[in-house]
Amino acid sequence: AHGHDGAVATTLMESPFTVSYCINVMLLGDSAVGKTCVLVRFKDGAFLGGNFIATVGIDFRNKVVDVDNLKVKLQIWDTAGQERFRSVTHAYYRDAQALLLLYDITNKPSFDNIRAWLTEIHEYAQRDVVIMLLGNKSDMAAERVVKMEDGEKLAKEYGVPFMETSAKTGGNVELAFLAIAKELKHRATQQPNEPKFKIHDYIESQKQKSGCCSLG
Ligand SMILES: Nc1nc2c(ncn2[C@@H]2O[C@H](COP(=O)(O)OP(=O)(O)OP(=O)(O)O)[C@@H](O)[C@H]2O)c(=O)[nH]1
Repeated sequence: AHGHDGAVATTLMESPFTVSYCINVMLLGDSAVGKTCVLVRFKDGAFLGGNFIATVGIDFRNKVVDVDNLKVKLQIWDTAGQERFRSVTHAYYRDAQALLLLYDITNKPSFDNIRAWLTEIHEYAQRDVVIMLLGNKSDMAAERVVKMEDGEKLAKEYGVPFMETSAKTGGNVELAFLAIAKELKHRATQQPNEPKFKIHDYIESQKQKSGCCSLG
């Protein structure tokens, strides 16, 4: 139950106690920035160290989270960053309600390519898609080549939320997915008199400035 003519989130089930929503989230960014690792950290609470195995085409994992006492199912699509898989992944963009766009803070080209990723997103994704920029591998302070301020500046230019994450320590990983879930759940259930959910404010109030600690 997804896609649904571009609806923000699809109601799966209603009972007096629970309403559940299904949200499609896609992970994008250059190869080796850590998309699979961020997803595995969120899903299983573990870090995939060791040899790098590039994703082939596209893969997905589900996770159910609680948002204001409602169950929200995130269906998360992990795409291959390698150029040769681009035509495969483009086909999935329009089914995504949210996109997590990653770069690696120790890899300058992966940051420089973010503008090209955003151009692709504007070409293939839904107009109202929620985009979040993530600077991953924040635990690798000694190898850092992209300043946190540069990530913040770029995100501001495009009007998208930003945070640095670490799949290794878990820093901000859960927050990134939870903020997306909250935003889309609010969009789906918004009452006329209800104040709008402010994703930027929420993230600023919750985020950890370094990848030093896990949210648990
Ligand atoms: N130190 C550190 N290493 C990381 C982090 N995230 C990923 N890595 C490492 O970076 C490499 C690439 O991670 P992946 O998650 O496979 O990268 P990807 O973006 O999914 O790559 P593609 O599938 O080719 O698009 C692996 O060797 C990981 O162990 C992180 O937050 N910190």
